[in-house]
Amino acid sequence: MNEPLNDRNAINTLLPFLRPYRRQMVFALIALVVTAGTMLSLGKGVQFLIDQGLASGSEAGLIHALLIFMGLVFLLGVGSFCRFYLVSWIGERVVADIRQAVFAHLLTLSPSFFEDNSPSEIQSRITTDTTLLQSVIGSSLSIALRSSLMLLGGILFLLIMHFKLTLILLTCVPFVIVPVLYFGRRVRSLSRDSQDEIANVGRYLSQALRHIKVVQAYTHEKHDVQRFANTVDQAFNVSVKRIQQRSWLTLMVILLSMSGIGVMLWFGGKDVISGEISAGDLASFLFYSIVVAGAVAAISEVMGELQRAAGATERIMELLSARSAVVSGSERFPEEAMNAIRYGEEVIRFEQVEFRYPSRPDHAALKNLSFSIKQGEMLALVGPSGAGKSTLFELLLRFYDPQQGKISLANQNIKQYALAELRQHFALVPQETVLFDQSVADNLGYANRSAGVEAIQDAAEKANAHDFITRLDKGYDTRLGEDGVRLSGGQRQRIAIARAILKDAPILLLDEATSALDAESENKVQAALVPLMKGRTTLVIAHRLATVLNADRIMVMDQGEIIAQGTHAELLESCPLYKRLADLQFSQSELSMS
Ligand SMILES: Nc1ncnc2c1ncn2[C@@H]1O[C@H](COP(=O)(O)OP(=O)(O)OP(=O)(O)O)[C@@H](O)[C@H]1O
Repeated sequence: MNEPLNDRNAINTLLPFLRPYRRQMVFALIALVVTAGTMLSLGKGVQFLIDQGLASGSEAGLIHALLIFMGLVFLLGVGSFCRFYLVSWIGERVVADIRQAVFAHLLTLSPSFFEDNSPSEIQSRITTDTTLLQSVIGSSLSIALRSSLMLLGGILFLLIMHFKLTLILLTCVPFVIVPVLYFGRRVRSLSRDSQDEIANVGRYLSQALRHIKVVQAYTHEKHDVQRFANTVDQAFNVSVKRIQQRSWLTLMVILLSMSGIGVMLWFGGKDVISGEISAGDLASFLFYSIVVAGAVAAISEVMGELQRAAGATERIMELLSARSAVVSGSERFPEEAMNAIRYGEEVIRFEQVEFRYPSRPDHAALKNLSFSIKQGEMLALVGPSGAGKSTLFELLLRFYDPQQGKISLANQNIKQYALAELRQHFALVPQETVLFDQSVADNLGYANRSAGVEAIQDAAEKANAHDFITRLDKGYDTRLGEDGVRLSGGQRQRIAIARAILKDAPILLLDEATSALDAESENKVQAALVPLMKGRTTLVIAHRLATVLNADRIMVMDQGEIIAQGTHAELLESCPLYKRLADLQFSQSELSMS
């Protein structure tokens, strides 16, 4: 990932997300100040209630004092309502905005980014880290601010009321804070361990459930139950340690803070007895002491949260600041130039292309590759596994850029075009059809979001998919499970072909599935390809004899280089590697057919 951000940078990058909600923040701040102020005045209210209400002996005095007290309580209630609502709203809103921004940014990054950064790690950043950030913006920050106000205000009131008692109280503070910080730190580090353990539980669970068929086929259930139980127990053990520390923390805080208050009460009580201060004075002093102690405890508790949030912000902002290895060009695609290329004229050209995957810089996946493709031509790519056939597609789609050489489309370097417009000209049928957990219609419409129901059905019919789709429970509305588990291999391929038909792009990139289909499925897939290829320039990674026989030209690749070109018959004669591949890949019966 890019260079790490420091704390200030993390906050600076967060600011643009907070800025749109300045108005809400100002209101939240007002509510915060009002509630802190009211809470502090409440102490005076207690004093008033005792000295004017109770001690005066008059019922009217009591009612008067109570009314003031209730007024303050009402203000505190309304203020707290506004503060809680506004601050939580800001937290939720900002995090929602960050999630959207991160997702939108991630989709612009080239695939090489996801080779270095695993999607599950990124997923955890978008979910866990943003949740932490939300709890901080939506609560901890407001607790820290409110507690700081209360702490300062409380100490000020105490000092004004009784200097000597305040000094006694303040001497007790370190005795409370030190254990709070000590145990607090241990609790925090154990909470992190506990989170990691919970993540392990989740990982184990999702793996077992995702691959349930493998689990059951190997009758691995008992073993899995045992291993899962161990994982869960490990998480439990870490949690118990955390709970123990937390319990100690609670015990210490109660004992120490209440002892401090006891000491203060002893001195204060003596002053009341000697008549130096009133009972109301002592009660309100007690009130402010509790306020101050509460504020100190709250601040020490949320400080850790704030630190963790700074880390989380950094991790999220790293995602936002990651730059794509592939930079979109700025030129619009010249449709006229594309349309002006007549049948049989050159449309794609590779010139001296050399490419190494960023993760394997010492290995050239493509070397010195030069060839061109004509408009309307069907070019079949054949070669052993690892020859570089799929890589060629990836360069055309600009998932990666070659380190040397040039790729042109319609006589211009593909780097000059805006990425989205360039990719609009290609329809890719990958070897493995990717299906999303949505309805069949949604899965087909993936290729063209503006396509209506009729266009979708029309494409499915052309791809020989309509019949099997209508036989599904809810036809086009049937939801395909994750990874399309409810469809057979041949059916999935026909969905992919229908998608490509719907995209209606001038150039077709077809990576034939290697998995063997039964003869009937194979025929259906082949028949589906006919309308798709018609009138289009087609590059096909060929694994089937029918495909190479239909191709205008076959290009044989090996170790990133083109080693021969020609027709099937020519290559059988001239290229020993092709002959060997043909013998292996296409069954003998098929060969004899040829
Ligand atoms: N993402 C990647 N990172 C690093 N190396 C890669 C990556 N993808 C492919 N390669 C390597 O690049 C070379 C060409 O791979 P490519 O997938 O293009 O071959 P292929 O001819 O399509 O093979 P197959 O028919 O098995 O799909 C291989 O050596 C492969 O190991």
